[in-house]
Amino acid sequence: MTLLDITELKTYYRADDGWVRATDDVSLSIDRGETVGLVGESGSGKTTLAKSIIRLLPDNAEVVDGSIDFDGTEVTELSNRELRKQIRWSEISMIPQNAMNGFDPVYTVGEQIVEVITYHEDTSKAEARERARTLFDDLGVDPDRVDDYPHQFSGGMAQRAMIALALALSPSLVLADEPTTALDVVIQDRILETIKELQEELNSAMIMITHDMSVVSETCDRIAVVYGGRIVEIADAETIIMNPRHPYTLGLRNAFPDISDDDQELISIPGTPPDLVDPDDGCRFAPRCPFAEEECWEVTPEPESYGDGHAVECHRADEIEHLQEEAGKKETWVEQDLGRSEEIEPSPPEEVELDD
Ligand SMILES: Nc1ncnc2c1ncn2[C@@H]1O[C@H](COP(=O)(O)OP(=O)(O)OP(=O)(O)O)[C@@H](O)[C@H]1O
Repeated sequence: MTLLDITELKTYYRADDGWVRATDDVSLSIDRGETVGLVGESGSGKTTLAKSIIRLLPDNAEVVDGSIDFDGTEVTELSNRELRKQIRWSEISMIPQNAMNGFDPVYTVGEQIVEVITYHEDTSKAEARERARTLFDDLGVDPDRVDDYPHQFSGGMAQRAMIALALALSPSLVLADEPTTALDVVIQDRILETIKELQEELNSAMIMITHDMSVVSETCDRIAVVYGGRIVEIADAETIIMNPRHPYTLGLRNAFPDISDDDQELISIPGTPPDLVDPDDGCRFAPRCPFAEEECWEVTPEPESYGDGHAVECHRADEIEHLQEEAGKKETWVEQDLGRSEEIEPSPPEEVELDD
């Protein structure tokens, strides 16, 4: 059953040189209890999408179009007060990239968790505190540490405390934004396992944001590959790992170690992510894509369905065998002048009408 249904969402940032189209026409729906990974390079718009859902965007951001339907409620139409009371933390919570910044330094971590619980539930402070202690225990943190201030926590412990806060009200959806990147590898695995266990216990859905293909492949039911503010490919995790169609997904897959293949040579995608300030028409991956043709520079690809919830935004996605074979070769990805041939005039940038 669908829990979250995002349709054609556009979230832009005001910048000195124009609008940064960080989330640009994104549609995504998530079922109850499901885990969906958002994978893509830094700056592709993953965090912006998550923050749009829970409305934790900075002041210069604006949801300019689209819909976020959460369990029958149109989130974009709620007032800030309604959103705080009805949705944030109680129904949708977020584990941010850097947990330390998520806590207020002047209160103990326990006080902050108690505050969130008692704001949403008719519970005594003593009961809320007990729940915080139990969650700490579940997450492998000494329950007495609820009386410590954030600066007394190590990075790993602060991350666990943030997970405790995010799960304290048994939300239906958890947004986990790179929940383990700041931590060392051994702790990363343990924390991911704990998040998954608790999530399954609560039957919460989760959006797991990461740039690490191996993290999503281990933890997610479905994977959405994000590039330049758009979901360029989405499918169940196995299809994305074993049978992707988008050249960017193929490139990402090459760049991550496969534990079952000792001889694998890692190949990175040359070039840099696109500038999202008023981008031109055409596929945003074209300047880095070894398979780009004229159409790719001219026409923005629409999502095409390849069955079983597999959708791909690529003009050449039909040529799966050719793409998969060529993408596995290092020479395909050697930095070369992938730029568009000079005879073609670039089309003028699309006018966007936005209120100031
Ligand atoms: N406050 C802001 N003002 C202007 N532009 C911003 C702001 N925050 C993010 N951006 C831009 O929006 C785009 C998407 O950023 P976002 O943080 O959502 O990407 P991301 O994929 O989550 O990357 P990361 O993994 O580094 O967080 C980038 O081009 C980024 O520079």
